[in-house]
Formats: sequence, structure tokens, C-alpha cells
Amino acid sequence: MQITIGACGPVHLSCIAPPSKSFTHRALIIAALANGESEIIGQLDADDTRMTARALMQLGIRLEWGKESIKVQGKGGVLTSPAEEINIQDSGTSMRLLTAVSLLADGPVTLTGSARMQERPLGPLIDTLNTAGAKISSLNHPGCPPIRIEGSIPGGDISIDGSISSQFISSLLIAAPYANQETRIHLIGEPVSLPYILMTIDSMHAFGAKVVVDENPSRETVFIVSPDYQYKPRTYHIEGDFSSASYWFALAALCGGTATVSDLNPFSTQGDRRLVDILEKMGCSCSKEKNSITITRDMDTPLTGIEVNMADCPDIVQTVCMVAATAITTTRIIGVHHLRIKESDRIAAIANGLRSLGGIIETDEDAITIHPAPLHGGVIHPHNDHRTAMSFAILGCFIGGVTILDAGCVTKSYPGFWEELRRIWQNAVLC
Ligand SMILES: O=C(O)C1=C[C@@H](OP(=O)(O)O)[C@@H](O)[C@H](O)C1
Ligand SMILES: C=C(OP(=O)(O)O)C(=O)O
Repeated sequence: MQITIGACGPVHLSCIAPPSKSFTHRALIIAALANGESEIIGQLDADDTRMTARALMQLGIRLEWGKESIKVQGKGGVLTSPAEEINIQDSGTSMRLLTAVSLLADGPVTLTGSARMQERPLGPLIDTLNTAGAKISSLNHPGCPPIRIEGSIPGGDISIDGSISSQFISSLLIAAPYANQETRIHLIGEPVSLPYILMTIDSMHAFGAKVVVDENPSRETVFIVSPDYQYKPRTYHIEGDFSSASYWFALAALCGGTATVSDLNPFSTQGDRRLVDILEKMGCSCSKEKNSITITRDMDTPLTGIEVNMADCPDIVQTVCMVAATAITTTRIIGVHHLRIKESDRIAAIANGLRSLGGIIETDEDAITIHPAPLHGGVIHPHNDHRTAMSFAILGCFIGGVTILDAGCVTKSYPGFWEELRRIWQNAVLC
């Protein structure tokens, strides 16, 4: 499917944020480990969260995926070795979070994924678990899926490097209540995407586990997880997703007018709520209600560039770059080396895409610089990266005449994206 976007005037949109992808993954896995039935209300129904659910079913968990909620029959940390390999396709979160959890199976587990997934690194997590006594081997390329997992959850003192993905740390954390001793996870260096670790801890606490964060005098961070507090089943509501909401905020920032997105928790642990502050710094205004956020852009006020470290919020970098491409001064984004190992090399995707529309971009291993330049229409190939498709579509609403190829890839995180865009501005999308 390809979609061509027509230019859109100022918007006055209100929409409901889709449910959080990251919280849906976490709730599913944690509920599967709890002892008894949990109900996850308002889950995200998208390719990636379906992958986690399917993987858990292959691991012996009974799960009923309904329209409004999912019922999960947790088995108290007992999983079954599946007869066949588990293929999680493109979902990095499923792959990483399920790696440590698979050690709870009563036999070997093989996790694999798409061709791109087989290039996305797992090495630091595999090495850490193997050092602690597990037997995890890469079946094709060292440090990448497919992997064969055997052993048990180690516990004790474990050191992990989270400098390329926070998901390694989340993986250890989620499995840790089922170790047969206390687990102390020592962080080597600064982890990227830190808020996702806080979201993991938030979800663990919600299901009754206990994680203590110890910032010791040597400034080393240690997460201490007790085996005395295993997950308890419960009813759990999934909050709205700030990464998905980012496209609607960016639409108002680019085209002018207002965007109100509801089902967003202004006090959420989601790091992507930072977009609101970034847009304010670039010239938009923002108001927050209990359950919703509004971004307003007055088209008489030009957008200005910013200097910002986005190590903590990788999933909104593409959104920010689209807005920055229309600013009257230069934007420099640093701390983003981990974007190179996502669904695509996102630094290259941003640079190539914006250049093809007339943008002036410089990149290096860890940074993106965007200079002011007149933009024009063109064709964007997202190379199966949902966030490239969605962010360039929003820029397309400002420029007009932008065609997004392979538009169906948005189903990874936001299956209703094109329908929502058409609802907001019916002339915005011409198929
Ligand atoms: O744990 C999570 O739910 C996620 C963590 C982030 O990945 P990294 O920690 O690999 O940056 C983020 O990009 C991904 O979309 C979701
Ligand atoms: C990077 C992403 O997801 P994952 O790592 O789960 O593939 C994303 O949703 O942008």
C-alpha cells in the first residue's frame, strides 16, 4: 500500500491516544508470570503486542484476547518449553524482554525474528546471562537472534551494559522475582532510554513485585529485586501511548492550530511525554488537563531550532526531526546512537528522507543536525519502519505531495494511524 499526502491547513483536532505498546508488552509478560488470572484492560492491539501474546501462548500460557481486554492465566513463573521456535518478527521489545523470561521454561526455548530482527543486537544480555550460569547461544550471528535459551534465572550480583538498549535491563528485571535468591542488577555506564526501565519497575510494582533502586556512593546504580515478592494477578489498565500521540502534536506544530490528545497521563513514566516540552521550546504552547494534553501553534510565530539530548526518548526523535526541518534556525539532536539499531537505521532514514524532500542534514554516529531549508514533495520508502512512515506522513501534511511507500508497516505499533489521519483532515490522504 502507498499513500500520498496532500497539504493540510491549520488543524483543530482531538483524538484518543492508542494504548501504550510498552505497557501492554510488560503487562502481558508479568501477568503470565503471576499466579492466577489477570485482566489487562484497554490493551494495544498491534503487530508487536500480538507477538508477545503469541509467544506467551507458545510458552504454555492460556490467554484470551478480547476486544476490550485480555484475560491471562498466569502460571506462577512456570513456563513450558515450546515444540517449535518462537518467531517474534520485528518486535525488539518482545525479543529482549522474553530472553531472560524464557529461562523459566522447563526446557530449551528458541527465539527468532525477521531478517532485521536478526541484525538487532542482544549480545550484552546474552553475555550477562551466560556469565551468571545460563546457556544461551546465538544460532546464526554472534550476539544476535535467533537464540537458543536454556538454564534458570540466575539471581545474585549481575552486571549489565545498557548503553545500546534499556531492554536488556528490563529483561533481567522482569524475570528477577523468580530467581531463587535476591538479584542485584549493577548498571555498567549510563543506560540509554532510561524511562523504559522506570516503566518496567512501575509495571512490576503494580503487580506486587519489589524493586529497590540503590544509588550507592560510587554512583553506581543497582536495582535490587527480592524473590519474596512475586507477581500477583490483578486487573490492570493500559494508559495511552505518548510515542503514538507525538504524531498528532507534531501535526499541530507543523500546520498550526491545536491538537488535543486524551487518555494521556501527564505524570506518566513514559519518557516520550518530553515531546511536549520540546515543542514548547520550539515555539508551540501547551496545556495539560488531568487526562489530556493540548498543543497549540500560532502560525504567526515561527518555529525555532533547539539543541537537545534525546538519549532517553528515542521513539520521538523522528517526530522532532520533522518539526525541526521547518524551523527557521538549526536543530542539533545528540545522544541518539541507539537509533541506528532500531527497525531500521533511523539516523540514515531521517537524513535520506529529509534530503529527498530538500532538507539540509548532517549526521554522525550519535547526532543529527538539521538546518533550515525550503522543502518540497517527494517519495519516502520507510523500509518497514513504522515511525519513519508516520513521521514523514505528518511532515507531508505540511509540505503536500509526499508519497509514503509500504504504508502498511504502521501496524507494528499503530494500526489505526491512516484512518485517524483521514478522520482528522479528510483531504490529507489521497490514495
Ligand atoms: O522497553 C521498551 O518498551 C522500549 C524501549 C526502547 O528501546 P531501547 O531501550 O532499545 O532504546 C524503545 O525504543 C522501544 O520502542 C520500546
Ligand atoms: C524501537 C521500537 O520497538 P522495538 O524495539 O520493540 O522493536 C519502536 O517501537 O520504535
